[in-house]
Amino acid sequence: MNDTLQPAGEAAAPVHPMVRFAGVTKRYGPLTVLNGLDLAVAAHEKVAIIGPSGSGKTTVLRLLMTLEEVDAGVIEVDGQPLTHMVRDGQLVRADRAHLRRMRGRIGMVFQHFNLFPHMTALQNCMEAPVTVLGLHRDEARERAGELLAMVGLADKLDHHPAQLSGGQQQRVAIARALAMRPQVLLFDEVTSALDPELCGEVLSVIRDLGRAHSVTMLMVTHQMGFAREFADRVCFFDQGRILEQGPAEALFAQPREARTRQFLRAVMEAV
Ligand SMILES: Nc1ncnc2c1ncn2[C@@H]1O[C@H](COP(=O)(O)OP(=O)(O)OP(=O)(O)O)[C@@H](O)[C@H]1O
Repeated sequence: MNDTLQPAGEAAAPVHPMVRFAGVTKRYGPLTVLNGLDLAVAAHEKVAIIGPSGSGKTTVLRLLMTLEEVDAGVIEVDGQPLTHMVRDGQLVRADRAHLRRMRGRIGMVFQHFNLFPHMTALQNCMEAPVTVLGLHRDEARERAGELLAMVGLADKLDHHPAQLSGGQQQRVAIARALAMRPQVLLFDEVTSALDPELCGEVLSVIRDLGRAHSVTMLMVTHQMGFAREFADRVCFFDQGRILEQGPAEALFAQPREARTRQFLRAVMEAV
């Protein structure tokens, strides 16, 4: 007898990706930015999205944050449609409560930090847990303090963004995203706005996070070295589709497509 079988009468746990894009098309006027994109990301997987400028990488993250709407196709998070819900057997546009719940599952760290300038590091990390999740202020303060300590800023809780370096501000932004306890964390070129010597501290925080947390991560990056080391899988985007994808080591060592090889060569030469 196969003892891995489910006991009789007990339903098997549903197996679905944490994030799924199915046939997603996104247009801005006449410009088709995503062209029937299919992408499935497993729970706890770390995926790096690379590719030329304008290939639709950031649009993938913005759609997940519901900052944009798809023109065709479906996006699901943890098996549920992101912007729609099933009512009376019909798929209808989600109401505000559903959207709020789904948004709470996803956190994003932006290229330009987007911290509130008038708030301290601690207040920046407490704001959404209190106002969106309804967490008690004491609990939010404790959570924020722990996360800021985790990103190495235990001594900067009362500093305002203007008193922090770019790298420190980006670490506050990472702690702030984590304070919402998201299932999925999105990183959009998080080191692009930093001086090169400050990139390392931010990447090191993300590296530690990847080891310590089970959160699913999608990262748009131009840092090929980091993508190679950090990601379980790398997706190469070209013209709104995934042209090639695979385990980081394999994709960088032996890209299959001529376009991928050309892109990687150009990026390496620019370093
Ligand atoms: N709100 C918008 N309105 C019109 N065009 C847009 C909008 N947002 C993005 N685009 C265009 O869509 C295309 C894809 O943008 P996106 O930011 O997803 O690309 P990307 O691959 O992330 O590029 P990059 O590496 O330069 O950031 C680009 O040509 C961009 O100019």
